[in-house]
Amino acid sequence: MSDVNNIKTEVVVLGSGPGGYSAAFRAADLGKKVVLVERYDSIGGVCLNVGCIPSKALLHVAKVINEARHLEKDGLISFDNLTFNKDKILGYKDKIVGQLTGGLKGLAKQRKVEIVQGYGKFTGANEIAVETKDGVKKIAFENAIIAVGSSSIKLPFIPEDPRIIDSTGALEMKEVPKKMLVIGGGIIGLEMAQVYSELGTEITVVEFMDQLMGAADKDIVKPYEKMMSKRYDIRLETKVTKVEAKKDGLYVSMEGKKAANGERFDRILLAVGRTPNGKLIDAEKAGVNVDERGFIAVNNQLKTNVPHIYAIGDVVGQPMLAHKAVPEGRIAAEVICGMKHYFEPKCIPAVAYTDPEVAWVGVTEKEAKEKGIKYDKGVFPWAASGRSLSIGRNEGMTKVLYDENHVIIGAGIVGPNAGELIAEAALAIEMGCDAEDISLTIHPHPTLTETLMMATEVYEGTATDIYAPKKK
Ligand SMILES: NC(=O)c1ccc[n+]([C@@H]2O[C@H](COP(=O)([O-])OP(=O)(O)OC[C@H]3O[C@@H](n4cnc5c(N)ncnc54)[C@H](O)[C@@H]3O)[C@@H](O)[C@H]2O)c1
Repeated sequence: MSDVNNIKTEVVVLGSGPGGYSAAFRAADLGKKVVLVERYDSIGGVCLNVGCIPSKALLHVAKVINEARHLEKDGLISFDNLTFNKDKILGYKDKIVGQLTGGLKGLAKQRKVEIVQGYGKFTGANEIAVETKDGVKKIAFENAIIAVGSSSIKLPFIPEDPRIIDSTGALEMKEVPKKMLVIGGGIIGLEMAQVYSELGTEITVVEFMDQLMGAADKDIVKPYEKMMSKRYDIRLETKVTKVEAKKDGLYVSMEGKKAANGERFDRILLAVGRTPNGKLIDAEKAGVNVDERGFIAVNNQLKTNVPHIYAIGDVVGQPMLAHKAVPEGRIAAEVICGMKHYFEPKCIPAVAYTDPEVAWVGVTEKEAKEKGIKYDKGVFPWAASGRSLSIGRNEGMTKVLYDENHVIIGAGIVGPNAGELIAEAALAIEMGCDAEDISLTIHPHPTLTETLMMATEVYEGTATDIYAPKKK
């Protein structure tokens, strides 16, 4: 390919996911000339195009169907036959993605951030070469921010077959299969299981750990697991060992507690985690260290071992979450622009947007036990929340952990909107709030936000909405 249109820039950002575009926009707002390199047609990365946003659009539809079914089951409403239009649902999802990615293009234009579309790799410590459709474009840069994200992990024994999909394939929803096996009981597998299940797919989840959503405390996951086990065949402490793709289906063998031999499925969703893309960009040509797994180590200013090259997001380590990548991206841009900023959050919340949602932040009980952190807790069951009952749900629970000085160090919530509610706990941890800061804050009634206040009251022994006398 011929060399065309080589460019010089102060900052190049490789990858346009939430971390990448935030870094690019922040650097541009601070006066830098910025080039944003993205391999796909549309900017926004996995999150906007094939991840967080499209999955939430589908989950919204799934939730409405679920709620309608609940009300129908209780005889409050009735309809002859609840039907759905798959193409319209996909259209709804694609419209939202289009609005957001189109909006981003506009924001880039307003800031004069140049977007170069193509696959970028380092050719030296101050140059990236991008394979564009018009040839190789060389970008000479003063500073680079690597924001290349991660990819779905593949299992070596699983054959290439269009019926075996990852999260991207699941969102394309080419069809609604009759029987789907989800390998991996993490957030991706369980969110997509929710969507397919509402549309009528029979779901089996195989997870080799002894609980779903392994990072969360078991008691927080339990209410979700209990509800879902009525709908899914959940097989914990079990792993898939063999998949055979035959004309009439995918035949799966497993090992462990609930193993099967040669069980037939129509589709398999592989959701066993994500692996960083650090090895795919010739970072070594720039002198940047990439570890065996593809992670790039950075300091608390997001600098790699090469001082003018930064890395952010999934490629620098766990948790692989957009809301971690965004502040990292902004800080990298600010440091490049001479600001003394550091990425040192006290906590990063995690949310599974299933129904019920499961969310946690800060120290979990299992982590506290492992690390010998002394703690106590307050737990409020949503069966005592008027708001929860009024939306027809009682399975939820809010738990708050406190250290010896009554300072909040962690929280876990399960129930509708847990993902929204967890933000209050994140703020409390970040601000160093103690129990009284929460329990004396007047929360609006009736709301689910009260459950955080009430869990704190349970801890203090001041609760009046349930009987929870103070421990002597
Ligand atoms: N809502 C969100 O914030 C959101 C949504 C999607 C993805 N993500 C992030 O994306 C990343 C990837 O998510 P994920 O759900 O794919 O990964 P994950 O690591 O969270 O879960 C994968 C699960 O698969 C299990 N597993 C691995 N190999 C297995 C095997 N052979 N048989 C059975 N089980 C097996 C693991 O024990 C684990 O529980 C995570 O960091 C996640 O936090 C977040």
